Amino acid sequence: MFRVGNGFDVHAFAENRPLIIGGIEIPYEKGLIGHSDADVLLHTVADACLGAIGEGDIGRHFPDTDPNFKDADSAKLLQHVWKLVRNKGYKLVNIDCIIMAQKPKMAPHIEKMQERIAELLEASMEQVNVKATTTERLGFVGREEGIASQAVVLLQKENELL
Ligand SMILES: Nc1ccn([C@@H]2O[C@H](COP(=O)(O)O)[C@@H](O)[C@H]2O)c(=O)n1
Ligand SMILES: C[C@@]1(CO)OP(=O)(O)OP(=O)(O)OC[C@H]1O
Repeated sequence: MFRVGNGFDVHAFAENRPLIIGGIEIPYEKGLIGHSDADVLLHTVADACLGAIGEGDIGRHFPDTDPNFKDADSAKLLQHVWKLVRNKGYKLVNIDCIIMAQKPKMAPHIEKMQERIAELLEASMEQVNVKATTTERLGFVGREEGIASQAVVLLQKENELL
């Protein structure tokens, strides 16, 4: 049995915040704001995984009104989500993600993000693809007001052959 899920998230830029994307801190003049560390990519991955197993979204599991999740490490939130996936007997087939950012350049950091996501999803690098695009200066991303990301994940029941 295969299950597919998709995720989408947006976070606004703010001064005096670290820029954490895909579990990696990227040197930049500003970061993203959120209740947690605002890792837009890991939130997207978590939402895609929750969608694939029919478990709603990260807002339901980690409410932004709960002080326990203030400045939370999104890698820990994703680890919790991945445990739910594993408990339902699924493993990763592959995940494909896109980061929409006018700036900064993501290319030098993509490999590290893929490595970290693979580690969090107990998978190999070949199962994880991360890419980036500008929006050609259009919209909120193009105006450098924030960063968006999107992901599609495919899971498979562990004990079933392809
Ligand atoms: N923040 C970004 C945006 C894009 N890239 C890389 O540049 C390529 C061209 O971007 P376009 O928006 O003109 O399609 C894109 O394919 C990425 O490889 C990036 O590294 N960081
Ligand atoms: C992760 C959570 C919880 O700390 O907070 P944020 O960092 O604001 O992220 P968001 O993607 O808006 O929604 C999920 C939240 O509940």
